[in-house]
Amino acid sequence: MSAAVLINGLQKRYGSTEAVKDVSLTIQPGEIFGLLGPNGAGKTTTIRCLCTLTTPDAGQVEVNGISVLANPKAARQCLGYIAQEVALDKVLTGRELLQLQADIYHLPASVSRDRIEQMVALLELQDWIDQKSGTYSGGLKKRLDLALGLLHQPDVLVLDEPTVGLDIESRSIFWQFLRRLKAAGTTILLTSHYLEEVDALADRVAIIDRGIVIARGTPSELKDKVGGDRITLRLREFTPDDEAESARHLLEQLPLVQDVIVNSAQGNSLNLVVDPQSDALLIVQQALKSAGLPVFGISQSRPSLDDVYLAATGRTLMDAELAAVGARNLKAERKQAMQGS
Ligand SMILES: Nc1ncnc2c1ncn2[C@@H]1O[C@H](COP(=O)(O)OP(=O)(O)OP(=O)(O)O)[C@@H](O)[C@H]1O
Repeated sequence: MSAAVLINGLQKRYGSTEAVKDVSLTIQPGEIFGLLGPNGAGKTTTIRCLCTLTTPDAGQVEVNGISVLANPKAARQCLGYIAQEVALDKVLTGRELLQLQADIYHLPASVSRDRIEQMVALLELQDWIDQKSGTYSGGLKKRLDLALGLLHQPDVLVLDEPTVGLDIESRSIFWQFLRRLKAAGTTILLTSHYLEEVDALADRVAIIDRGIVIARGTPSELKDKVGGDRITLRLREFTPDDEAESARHLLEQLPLVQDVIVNSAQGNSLNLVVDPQSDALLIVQQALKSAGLPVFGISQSRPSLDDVYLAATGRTLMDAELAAVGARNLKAERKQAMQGS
């Protein structure tokens, strides 16, 4: 059986920017696959190439064994794409927009009527569907957008940052909906820079940084590879520099401690990497007590996907996001994207 999505050696540049340098991914039918990375990593460009919205400079891109370059029309029949920014015609009602989408995909009238009703019920749009979409809230727009992307029953659903701007409740409804689609056999590729979203939903993950895949596997495999548990320690709410430094010196001597970092951006909290043993917290607390140092708060956790990213790049995802924000000309990008470059 063909992979649901195959991307091999993908490259795409915009002028002097190498948006995608080398991305290869294989997604099996029925998987939820998470593409994780900071702003500007190349996630959107990768999925725009997959969804026939941008032509790659090099590489092989297939959906259900169909080359999106050689046979874009057939590939599009297998794909549903939900873009990052919802751009709906404000004057048309939700139902009119769904009908328009049905016409674009040449669904016969009898099929489209039933499908539209099905989508409206599934996404609980009954109260709104005959109102102009310009009156919809952000969450409703996103639901309608999902209905539009699913109307032709694609095998592969591609979502770019699906929950940006949604409140926690809408986000959890959205997660449940994606899990139901997966259970019904749909393959899902989603990009996100929310670690917990990818961790909760994805069967497998690829982390992308500056246009290159730097890690891939199940969330659990990736975390196991990083190794060690994390202990976050606050001596006081705001710990003075000298006290944080003496705690660091003390804790570094303990055999179970692999690394200690003082986080000055977080009131001099201490981040420890320790051997994953059940009494680690107790040993650290006892050492601090014997040295007469206070403990304001302490907790132990397994590594997160952020730790995976940190281990691979030496930066946290948050730092990478901040660095990327200042370096982009979003207005120019949007203009170029509209021109379909
Ligand atoms: N249409 C465009 N014109 C010029 N540069 C672009 C364009 N689209 C993307 N880029 C650049 O390519 C790089 C990758 O952008 P891309 O949007 O693929 O990243 P991303 O990981 O999806 O980030 P985000 O989540 O912010 O969309 C960035 O440096 C971006 O500035």
